[in-house]
Amino acid sequence: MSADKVYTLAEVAKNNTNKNCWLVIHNNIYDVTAFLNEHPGGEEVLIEQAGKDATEHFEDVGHSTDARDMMKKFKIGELVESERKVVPEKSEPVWQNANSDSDQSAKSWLIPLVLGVFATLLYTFYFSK
Ligand code: HEM
Repeated sequence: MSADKVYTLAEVAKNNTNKNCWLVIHNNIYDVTAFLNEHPGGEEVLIEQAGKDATEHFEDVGHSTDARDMMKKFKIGELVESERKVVPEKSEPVWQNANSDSDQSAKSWLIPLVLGVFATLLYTFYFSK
């Protein structure tokens, strides 16, 4: 395997058809020609990005870790250092939501608790005589 081969964006750009479909994702080069008709998201979206940097599109979909494992098979090289850029992964929105949810629920049971104590005190002083 020639996994460490280095390509420029101009070289990648030549492989922009459904017979020869390369993508740049996170500065790695993938030859997804054989994967086109197996891609769960359809071949059109891949062909649309053929020969280009598809990192942002790939991340916008929020691909699973399965998908990220799967793509290793199609890696054929890396982008030349001078043309690399960093795009953060967006794979774990579920965790972020879970964290902020639990933060909120920690506070949201405090309010009824305080109200409950207050109501009990009120009742004790005004109604129980
Ligand atoms: C080698 C690169 C890629 C691999 C291995 C891959 C793999 C997959 C897999 C396994 C899924 C099923 C859902 C999941 O497991 O996340 C999926 C869904 C999808 N992918 Fe990709 N994908 C690749 C690149 C791309 C790119 C570059 C785009 C956009 C331009 C894209 C767009 C989509 C869309 C729209 C879906 C459907 C999401 C849905 O139905 O909810 N994929 N892909």
